[in-house]
Amino acid sequence: MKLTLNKNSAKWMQFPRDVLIGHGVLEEVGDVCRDLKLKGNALVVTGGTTQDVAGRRVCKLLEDTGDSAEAILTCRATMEEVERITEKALEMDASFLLGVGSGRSIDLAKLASTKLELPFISVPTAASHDGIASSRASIVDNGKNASAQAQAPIAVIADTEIISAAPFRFLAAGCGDIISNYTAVLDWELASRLRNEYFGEYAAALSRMAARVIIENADSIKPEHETSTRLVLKALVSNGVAMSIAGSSRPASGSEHMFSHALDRIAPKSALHGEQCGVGTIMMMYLHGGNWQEIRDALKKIGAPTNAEELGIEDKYIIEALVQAHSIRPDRYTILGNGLTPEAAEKVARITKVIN
Ligand SMILES: NC(=O)C1=CN([C@@H]2O[C@H](COP(=O)(O)OP(=O)(O)OC[C@H]3O[C@@H](n4cnc5c(N)ncnc54)[C@H](OP(=O)(O)O)[C@@H]3O)[C@@H](O)[C@H]2O)C=CC1
Ligand SMILES: O=C(CO)COP(=O)(O)O
Ligand SMILES: [Zn+2]
Repeated sequence: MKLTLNKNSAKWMQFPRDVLIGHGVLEEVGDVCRDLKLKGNALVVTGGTTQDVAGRRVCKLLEDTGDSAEAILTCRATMEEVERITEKALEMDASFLLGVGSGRSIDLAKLASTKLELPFISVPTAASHDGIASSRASIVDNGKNASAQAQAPIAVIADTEIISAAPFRFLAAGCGDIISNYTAVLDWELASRLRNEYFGEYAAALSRMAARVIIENADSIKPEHETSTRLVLKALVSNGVAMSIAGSSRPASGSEHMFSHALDRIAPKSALHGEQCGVGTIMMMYLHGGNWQEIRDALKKIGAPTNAEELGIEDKYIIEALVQAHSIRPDRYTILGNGLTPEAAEKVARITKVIN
């Protein structure tokens, strides 16, 4: 059966088969492969830092259980990198791939494995984004950010010991990515009313629930706290499920994500995806006429950025990203409509205290 068949259809829902979240679960990578009947040559797609955090260990564990494993280091989430990984997998006759590390490594392994029609295991080293279990990949293609349909990982191995030891900034960013579901769903509802776009009640309810759980637990999300990490990871996995049910990233990506994608293009040095989405959610909730203060308060409690200074991005890029955001994905209707004027963009950023 070809995994590339019909995946854009909302009728075709693909989910991970094994999901392991807990202390020390990395050690079970060999058992997971056995459970899923994966054997042979494994290509471990990892990063410069994350190879030390988990990439090398994964190679060793696979070799201990009789597989052969090679690592390839990633540097940018581009189509050229997908090609390079694909070529390496063909050259070594890989029978499955693992994405070990950040969102970039996971997305690259996801796309390359989809292209190769090989299974793929997601091994996040940070809980910074909801791509860990999703069937979507964000990639730069021809200089533009694109959200591509891909296969879902066949398994997710999220070791809370490793992920809790990562800089807290990553976990806080993951919370921003989940909280952004609120405005993503509002945008989706709007598109359904104004454009008669398909709206998936179930995926939307799941998405809202994940955001609510994070907001309600904002006080207890703390550094080096495995209980916090587990909660956030479950919400991130749930977001992946919501996107698979919807057949698109609609339940988890709306105007706030378009703002973040625009910042990635415009700002000389962007912040983490989830951090930017969190700040975007504050402003888009204001545009929706909703309780933007609740979003801001929750992000503050968690310790995620709520303004330009905390993102490390100059005010002028925030305004420019707001103005350009609607054009990032013209087929996705949101509260941004045909776009904000520079004056309106500055006003929303000032009122919500994103800029001073
Ligand atoms: N597919 C989807 O549905 C989604 C995809 N995304 C995409 O994912 C990416 C964002 O992912 P994100 O992880 O936030 O950022 P990056 O992929 O940019 O990774 C940020 C950095 O974190 C480092 N890192 C990861 N884990 C650790 C750790 N335990 N200790 C120390 N450093 C660590 C990485 O090191 P190293 O250099 O080793 O990689 C990397 O340099 C974007 O490309 C975004 O578009 C985001 C949301 C959803
Ligand atoms: O980041 C995502 C969901 O949180 C994926 O969304 P995009 O479709 O905007 O890449
Ligand atoms: Zn996101």
